[in-house]
Amino acid sequence: MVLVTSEQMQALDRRAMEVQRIPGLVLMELAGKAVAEVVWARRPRRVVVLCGKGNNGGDGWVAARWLAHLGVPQVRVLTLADPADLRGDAAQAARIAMASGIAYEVWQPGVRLPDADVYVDGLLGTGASRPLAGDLAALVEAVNACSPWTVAIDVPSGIDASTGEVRGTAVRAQVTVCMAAQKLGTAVWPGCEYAGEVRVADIGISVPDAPEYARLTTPAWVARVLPPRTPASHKGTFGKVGIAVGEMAGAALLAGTGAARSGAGYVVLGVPGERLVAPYEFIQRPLCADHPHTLADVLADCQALVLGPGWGRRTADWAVVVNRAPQPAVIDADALPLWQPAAGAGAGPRVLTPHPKECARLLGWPMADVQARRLAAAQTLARAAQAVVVLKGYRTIVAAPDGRIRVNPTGDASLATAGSGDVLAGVIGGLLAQGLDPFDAAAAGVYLHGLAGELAGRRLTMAATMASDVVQHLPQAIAAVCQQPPGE
Ligand SMILES: NC(=O)C1=CN([C@@H]2O[C@H](COP(=O)(O)OP(=O)(O)OC[C@H]3O[C@@H](n4cnc5c(N)ncnc54)[C@H](O)[C@@H]3O)[C@@H](O)[C@H]2O)[C@@H](O)CC1
Ligand SMILES: [K+]
Repeated sequence: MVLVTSEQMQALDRRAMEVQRIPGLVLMELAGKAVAEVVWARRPRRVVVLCGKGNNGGDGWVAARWLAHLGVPQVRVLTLADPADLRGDAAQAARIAMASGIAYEVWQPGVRLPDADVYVDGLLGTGASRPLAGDLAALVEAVNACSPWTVAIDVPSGIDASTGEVRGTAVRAQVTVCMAAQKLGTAVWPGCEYAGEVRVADIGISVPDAPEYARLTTPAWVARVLPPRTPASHKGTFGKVGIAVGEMAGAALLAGTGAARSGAGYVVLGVPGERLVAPYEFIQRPLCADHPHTLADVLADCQALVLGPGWGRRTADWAVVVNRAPQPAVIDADALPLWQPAAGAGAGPRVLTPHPKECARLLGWPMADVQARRLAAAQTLARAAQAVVVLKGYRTIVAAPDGRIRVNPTGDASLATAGSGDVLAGVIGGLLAQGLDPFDAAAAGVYLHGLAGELAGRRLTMAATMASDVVQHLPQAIAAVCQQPPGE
């Protein structure tokens, strides 16, 4: 599903008005009506609509009029600007609302907010240009403190519609009604937490399926990119995943089961010490003094590699595989600091899977900045590392160096357990071995892993779920996705 930035939405708005000749007031009417319908579904008795100075406020004026028309007994507009000072479509919308008998007052700082069952936030939309400060910030905090249920128009005021960053402070909504397309900032954390449930209102603006837009990964898209299993398929069709076993062999085994459960034909382990107690299906190849083979040798016939899980200090001589191996590879955990794109001439594509702390270390940013600006962090690292980056955490972001972005909607606190990252690395490795494009493998892997975590948590409780339970629920996750008709 397409996610748009403010600039992209503004371009779509302009095209609708200038090329299609749809008057702005018509779009505003449809936008305000859509918001009113969402609010009306709760049958509130008292609604306060907060209207800013721009078109987001114009949508608010229309919503207020529709709410009164639908039957809400008490609708009040609290406006930041005297209606006489409004311009363009917003001025027109306010005039129509006032002529229809909508009561309004101009908001005065410090004055107590009226009681209501629902607040509608039409303060700022895609035109917000600076952080909230002063009286406006105080108003937003007062709304958050007093509103029992808040509906945001297009984007919660204070959330950057393009990035999801909180600019100063922001409205905490239960529902956000996005016009024409979901705003990217309502999909990524922390913006998604302020937006609550997101509904997209069709206001007659067509949104093309263009490659420059970010996407929210859907099960239909995952179903489309997973490789088909035809009757003539054999284990060679689905590739070998090579995994280097480090000091903590459990991490490699979790990655291996993740790879096998995501459809890889074989799992090959490069094992430096004693033979492991591993699933019967895994192939173990020794890496010790008696066997003069390097890690690169023993994994040479694999179609994809998983490097890093559980390596510990056993890394120095493996940096060459991280930087030179010609196969596509997932670079996780202890292998992350070894990746040097400049040293990687001849290296296959790389998928880096940092959690926020690892991302902060790689970027040299404070950890708080990575979490506050997750989209910028993932994009910056993808460009610097010339690799696909999976920035883990709530609403994992997948960023490619060419600018592609996917936001993942699955996953919950069931995944907050040791080893779940190893499983993810394995799942992505398994999809790479089956020939998926690295960006697609990363996004589909993150989706399936998150869904498996949710399914495990539902059965076993989030608290009791372990990483091996996530692996065991991968089949159910794949089955759920494959029931979808393939699509976007
Ligand atoms: N054709 C269109 O452009 C449509 C726009 N629509 C609505 O219009 C919105 C965009 O409208 P606008 O571009 O007028 O912008 P906004 O209504 O988001 O805000 C612009 C106004 O807010 C002020 N402002 C910006 N940041 C501020 C801050 N931090 N503190 C205080 N004031 C600040 C600006 O000076 C300007 O007066 C969309 O989000 C959507 O809700 C919809 O009606 C559909 C059609
Ligand atoms: K808003």
